[in-house]
Amino acid sequence: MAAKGKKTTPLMMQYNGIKVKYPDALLLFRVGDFYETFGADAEKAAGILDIVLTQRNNGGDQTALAGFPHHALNTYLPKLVKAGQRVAICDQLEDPKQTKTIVKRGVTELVTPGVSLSDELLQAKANNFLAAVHFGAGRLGISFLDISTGEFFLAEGDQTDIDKWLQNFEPKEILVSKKHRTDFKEAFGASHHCFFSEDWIFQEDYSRETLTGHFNTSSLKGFGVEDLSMGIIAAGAVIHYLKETQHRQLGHITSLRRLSSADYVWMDRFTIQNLELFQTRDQRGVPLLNVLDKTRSPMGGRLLRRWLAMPLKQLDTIRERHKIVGYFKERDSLLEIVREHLGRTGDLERLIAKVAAGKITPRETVHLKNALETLIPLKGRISEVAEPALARLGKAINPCDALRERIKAVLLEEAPAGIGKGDSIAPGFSEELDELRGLARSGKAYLDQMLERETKRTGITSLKIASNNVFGYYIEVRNTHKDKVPEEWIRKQTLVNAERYITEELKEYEAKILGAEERILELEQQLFNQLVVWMQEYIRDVQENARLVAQLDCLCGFAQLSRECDYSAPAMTDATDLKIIGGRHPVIERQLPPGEAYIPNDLILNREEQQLIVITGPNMSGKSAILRQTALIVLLAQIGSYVPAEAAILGIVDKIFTRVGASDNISLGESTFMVEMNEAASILNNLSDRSLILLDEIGRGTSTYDGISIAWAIAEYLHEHPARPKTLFATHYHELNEMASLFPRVKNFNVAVKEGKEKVLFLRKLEPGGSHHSFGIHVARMAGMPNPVIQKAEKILKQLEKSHSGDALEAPVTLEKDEMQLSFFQLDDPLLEQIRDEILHLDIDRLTPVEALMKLNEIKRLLKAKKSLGS
Ligand SMILES: Nc1ncnc2c1ncn2[C@@H]1O[C@H](COP(=O)(O)OP(=O)(O)OP(=O)(O)O)[C@@H](O)[C@H]1O
Repeated sequence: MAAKGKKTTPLMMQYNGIKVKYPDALLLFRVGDFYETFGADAEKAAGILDIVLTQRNNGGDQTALAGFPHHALNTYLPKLVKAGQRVAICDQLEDPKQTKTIVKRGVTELVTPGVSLSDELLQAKANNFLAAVHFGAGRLGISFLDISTGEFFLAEGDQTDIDKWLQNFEPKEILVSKKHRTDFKEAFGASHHCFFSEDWIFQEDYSRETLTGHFNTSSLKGFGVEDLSMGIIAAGAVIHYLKETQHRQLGHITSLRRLSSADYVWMDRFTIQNLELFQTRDQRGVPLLNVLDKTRSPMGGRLLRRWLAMPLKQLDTIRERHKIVGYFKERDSLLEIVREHLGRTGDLERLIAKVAAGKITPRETVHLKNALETLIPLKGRISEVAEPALARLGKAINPCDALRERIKAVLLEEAPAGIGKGDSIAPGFSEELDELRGLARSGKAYLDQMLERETKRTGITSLKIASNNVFGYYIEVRNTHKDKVPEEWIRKQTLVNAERYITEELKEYEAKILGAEERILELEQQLFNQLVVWMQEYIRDVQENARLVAQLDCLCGFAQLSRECDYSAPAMTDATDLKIIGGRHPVIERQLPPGEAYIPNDLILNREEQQLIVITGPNMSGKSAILRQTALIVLLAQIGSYVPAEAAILGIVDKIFTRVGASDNISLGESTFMVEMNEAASILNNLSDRSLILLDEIGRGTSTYDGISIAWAIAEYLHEHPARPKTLFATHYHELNEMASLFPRVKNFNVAVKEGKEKVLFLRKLEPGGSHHSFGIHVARMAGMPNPVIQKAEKILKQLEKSHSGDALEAPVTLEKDEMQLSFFQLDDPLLEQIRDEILHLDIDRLTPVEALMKLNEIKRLLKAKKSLGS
């Protein structure tokens, strides 16, 4: 940093020595009451934090400098981390008063987007996961850890599995080995926040050693993950990273859970996005989670997110959840009381994590105690109920009596947010502390006594005792009484009207008070630290309570939701049928303008008679709503919630696929249609007999005939597939209605509309039968398209419909020349001959509709080629 020949100051030498160890972090360097940044870090910090950038004269060299007061760390640190910075906090490791040379400094914490315990950086109702992805031979491993809660998971799988887990857990930071930097980007895109670690960290032996070392076990068998080598490598990398970032107090990471795709409903990233579970495409939209979330505690909020991302497949567990929801739903006063208690449990999980890390404050410790206290009435309310699953949950709650009592004995109820910011330790806990406090606080009375005595002794009536920073306690005598001052008083200051003196007695008194205060601080810190260490014994118990509270909170939330929004209990079965009576869309029904009611619809899907429903209807009629509400009802049921329907009998679904025909989701430079086909292909390769497939206008991304052909072929494939997956197919192509007459399990439905002369009235009712045309022109009119355009469109449509009404192949589209300038070839054109030949050779009776469409497409291509040659 310093120019040649110029001397770097000792402070900057120390800084440089530390900075080289953290080259990719922004270093906050504590100097006195400030955190300073230098050089490029200072430029970055000034930009992000909007603080002044100055120059420091570093031994004749100019170095950029930007800093902020140390007490503002909680304000500035989150801003830096949110801006994607890794921030190394370098503190003074000794008291500057105690050293004559330069004070010792070192990095005490490296805060990164995925590793944070700070409340300012965390969202109460969302986890803050750090992930690691390991690329093994043919298989990938992944691990997630939230240091703020202690939750730790691992999984293995192929690229699609890992992509799905990334989607579900939304990690804030992902560790990848340097050599797989490109692989990661190719597989999962560039939108994730990654940190590329040294390759050697991603090794099985090293990871196993790191993990067994952390858990203090001889193997990982107890966690049921022993055989997942790729996952173990990822998990080991995560723990390594925590240590590297100076997070060594990890006592709250007490277990490692295996995630298995087979346990949960499979939903890939397109499905999670299309169903708008957590986010909507449109900023103004409302995701399902927001409608669903009636939880009262942060733990409940976080668990709900996870439940929604990972719906269950085990019938028993789902039914158990429904029973608890039902129990609360029928007892509104119980529900209200329990939810009130839940609201007072605070964030048990994150508080206990802070105990492990030694970062809890006295005030938070009292909060922890109070949170545990609310568990007593909560447990009391539900332990004895007649619903066994709920009673079991209640009995498992453990209000940790000894822990609470200890905190109560050690800390004052009004303990402050930090030692030294007021009294923390309760009176009566430490005799020594009580004595010291007595001494420090009896000061006023002592001084009053002294004043009275000295006034009497000297006869000076206007004596005053006070103190200042320069020479501590003094006695002040007005000039009129100057001659009465005793000899032994030492004069310290002369003012206009008075003199100030100190005495031996005052000096002694002062030393005693100051000593007492210092010792009080020391003792408070020591006693509090002892308490925190002692509390670490209870980490597992409190974590278990947090887990139970979270579950109870989610289930009470479901009960509350079902009361507020009139949901009903679904009957869950082992069969594969779905029967929904009066189903509604949980989000749209909450967004309708006042006075407008959501129109419920019935829907039956089964593998025997009604496996694939083709839903036609005009734009905006409600096709997509029906598709999505079907998936959402299934999903809600399988996370344990009641459902927005009059009644529902639901066979367990194992995979939900939704695909929306290309709109504007072009990514990775592929054509929209290509994206659409890729997405569709992954369904066709992964479906099962319990899958639910929703296809919304598949084929829309290409020309009409291509589109129809592809849509038809996909639908036919799904129908013919031995798994017979239940499928809803919304389409504008009313041509697909023809499938119902050819395939026994394909049924046509349409969303009813009433056609007026110029307008369409949306009835939003799903009714059997196809529709004959798609009312795009009506929608164009509704959208305010100019009249001439509408009229022209109607005219063209009529022509097209006329030409398609007979045998489409014998009556190619012909429009009058003045209508559309399509007539670009002569009647004796060889191309026309070729087409005529093709058609005459067709055996119409044996031609399948798909073949016909393909043929048509081929002809179209010929015509197109001709057109481009001619133009
Ligand atoms: N059952 C219903 N009751 C009340 N309003 C509804 C219902 N279904 C849909 N809507 C309203 O109609 C709007 C359009 O519905 P949806 O997007 O499902 O239509 P669509 O037929 O899929 O349209 P497009 O073909 O243009 O994609 C919804 O945003 C909603 O406001």
